[in-house]
Amino acid sequence: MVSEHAAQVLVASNRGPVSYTLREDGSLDARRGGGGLVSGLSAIGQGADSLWVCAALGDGDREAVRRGTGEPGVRMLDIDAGVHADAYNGIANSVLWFVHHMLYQTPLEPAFDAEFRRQWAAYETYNRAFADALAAEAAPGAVVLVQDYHLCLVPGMLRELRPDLRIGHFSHTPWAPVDYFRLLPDDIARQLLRGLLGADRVAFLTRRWADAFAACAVDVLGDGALDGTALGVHGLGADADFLRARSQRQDVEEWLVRLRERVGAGRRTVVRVDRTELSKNIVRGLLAYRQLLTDRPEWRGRVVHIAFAYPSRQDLAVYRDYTASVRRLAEEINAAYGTDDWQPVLLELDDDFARSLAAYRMADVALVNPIRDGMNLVAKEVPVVSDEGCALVLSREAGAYEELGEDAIVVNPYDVMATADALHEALVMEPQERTERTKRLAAAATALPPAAWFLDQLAALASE
Ligand SMILES: O=P(O)(O)OC[C@H]1O[C@@H](O)[C@H](O)[C@@H](O)[C@@H]1O
Repeated sequence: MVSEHAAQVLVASNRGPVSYTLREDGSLDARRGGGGLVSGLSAIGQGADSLWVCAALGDGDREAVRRGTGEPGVRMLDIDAGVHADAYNGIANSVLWFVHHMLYQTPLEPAFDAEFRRQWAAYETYNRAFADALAAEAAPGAVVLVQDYHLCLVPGMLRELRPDLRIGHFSHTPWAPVDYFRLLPDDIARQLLRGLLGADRVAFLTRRWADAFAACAVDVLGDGALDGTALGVHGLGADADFLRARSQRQDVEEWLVRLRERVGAGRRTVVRVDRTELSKNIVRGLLAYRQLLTDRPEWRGRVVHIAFAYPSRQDLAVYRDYTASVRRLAEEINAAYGTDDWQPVLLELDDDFARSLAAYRMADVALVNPIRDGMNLVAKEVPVVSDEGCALVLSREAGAYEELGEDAIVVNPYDVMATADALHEALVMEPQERTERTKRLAAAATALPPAAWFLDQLAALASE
């Protein structure tokens, strides 16, 4: 049955725009997240006609659902915690994320065994909960925008329940090339593709990922697989107005002073800001920085690597191990090269947005070297807020490369020696060239800000 307050535009994603924590006194603390979707949805006026369907992720969220104290315009689904853990950690983050980012390596090769099948059943249940909720909440002919690899089966399920809806799916990740996608069991590969192709439109951050998806669909499902589904590309850009205003606030100014003090007068900075995420390639970034100090002793004492890596998916052992190896390597570099008044690596493993913005502003070099990345917004944000221009060392495997490649120093993310050379090249770039490149990078990075990115998708869905 369709809800009496049916919505015209619906967004569905695992993580929603708000999260709750339960305070000791029993009250709930609501925190609004940032990101492209949040600002995109506010562009069409979140509220009356729009609804965001997401999963309750922790005890605070579940309590908010039980008390019915949720925000207007947001519906959290209280899916069984075990089902959610299997779908999110087991399938979405350990299988689909690994396939699309090509992260499997010995000894992490996939074994699609009985445990995988059990988790896959949870993934189906979890997707079904979203499809049912969307079917109940959508007005006749409404537009539904389903997000990411957590919810690949939703478009197909929803299409069966509500053939009247206009359904779009957007992937914020890369899409795997055919041979890698074929690691998945055949029936699962078919189910994922059929699920997505239940949408009227399937969209990606770059042409490269859209082409890879199309190739997989034809290879697995045969010619004609894409009939009836449009393919779209929308390269999410940085939100210049928000970033420029936010980066001038007092807390960022205070961090600038503190960071400058920690770096020391007259030293250059190489900055990176990431989730502690395997695909971000933080370890090879540190290895390249160490190589720079080894090969070019003239940089010792004259450069500091600021690495902010905030915690992510720590329920998974492989992420915890990765975080530990990042910490270990940074300590090794500091022990090997540091002196009484120079710490070569400033590593922080917690999240502080104001501190990150301060680092963006003062960066001489930004290091963005992911193994694979859907887009990578750090590469787009740094040039927008940089105080004096910043040279960008950018992986050719980041989606952002398609738009920023010309003015970046481009690296193969596996090539530590070439990355070390690129860091040197970036550090010695003439100030004027750096300023000019930064201007061009900022223009390209802001070509499609979040609100326009979101409205473009709605318009395309309505017209195709
Ligand atoms: O697992 P989390 O913390 O909710 O993060 C999920 C998101 O992580 C981002 O890095 C990806 O670009 C998104 O595609 C993804 O949805």
